[in-house]
Amino acid sequence: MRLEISGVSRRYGRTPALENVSLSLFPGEILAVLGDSGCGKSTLLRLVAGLETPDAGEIHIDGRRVAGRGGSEPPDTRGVGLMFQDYALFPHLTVLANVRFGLNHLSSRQARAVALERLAEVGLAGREESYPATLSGGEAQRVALARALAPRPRVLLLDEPFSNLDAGTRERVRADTLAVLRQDGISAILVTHDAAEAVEFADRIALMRKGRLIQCDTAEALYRAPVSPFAARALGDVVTVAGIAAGGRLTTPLGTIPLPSSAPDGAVQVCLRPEAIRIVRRGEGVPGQVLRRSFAGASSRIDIEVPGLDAPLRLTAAQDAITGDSVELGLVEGGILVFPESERA
Ligand SMILES: Nc1ncnc2c1ncn2[C@@H]1O[C@H](COP(=O)(O)OP(=O)(O)OP(=O)(O)O)[C@@H](O)[C@H]1O
Repeated sequence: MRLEISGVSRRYGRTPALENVSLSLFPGEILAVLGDSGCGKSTLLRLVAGLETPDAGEIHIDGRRVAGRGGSEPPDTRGVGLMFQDYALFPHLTVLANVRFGLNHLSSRQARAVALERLAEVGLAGREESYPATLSGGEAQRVALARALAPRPRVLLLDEPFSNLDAGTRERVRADTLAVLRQDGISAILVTHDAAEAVEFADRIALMRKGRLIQCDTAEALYRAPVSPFAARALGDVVTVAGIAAGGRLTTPLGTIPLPSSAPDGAVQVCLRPEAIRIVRRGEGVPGQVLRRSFAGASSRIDIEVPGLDAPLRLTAAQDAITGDSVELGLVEGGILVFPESERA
């Protein structure tokens, strides 16, 4: 299954929920759509599912136009499965009947066989006669997954399906869901506002902000080469400082280094990943003072005040600096991201 979203926009009254979004989903690929509340993630899924129509742009599934100029194909013929946060199981139906729900095109025997197979796949063999009210949150979400997968959708759309589960259950259900998708080669789009979940679940991440697609790439590429300070912050910690680029050198409150990427001379924003900042030997860096040190397992978390910075630097370091210590800091190659001063998103 290949999904192409081309230049899609959608407004609600005067609110632009999506603006000119283009994305591809390749066969068997899992894509996470990551962004804050209200950035248009669910709207994008609803457009792909056919629950809404775009104001502009087109959506193709396997080369067939399902939305855009010339009308829309209805949701039930798109081959798209849906799974939401509130698993929406029918309370008056058994687990088996819930999973059989979308299998009306099959004979009764076939539908039962497929539903049982899907329930076994999600680890719920033996629970087919239970009612939803007797299931735990994790079990209910597994039933919802079995139901969404039963008709063998070509693409599964997942709208924050794990967010109502407690931490341990969430990880298990997420891992099992991923295993089923991989095993069956089903393409999927996961909507989430949790960067760690996006990294763990998806092959690529589409980062959105205020209805716009900011960047779509692998987690590693987003971490190493974000297109903006916003994208840099979305995946991993950064400390942002002001800098000056001149003659191939970059001057920051934490020292002067060779300019790590091409940038025109002048004022720049510098986003520093934690690994770019080191405590160095005396006389080799800029001075700072340790404000606090807290336990972080094998290493320590150290907050350091540095003259010229708006906020303390937070480093995770193996060094045993103690509160009140004077230290010196320097920059090391890798994890130094330079953006024009005007860049905001
Ligand atoms: N049916 C609707 N009527 C009016 N405005 C809507 C409607 N659906 C969404 N919106 C608005 O469109 C924007 C995008 O909403 P959407 O639900 O797609 O965001 P989201 O990223 O999924 O948010 P969340 O993470 O909170 O679910 C928001 O400003 C929202 O208020």
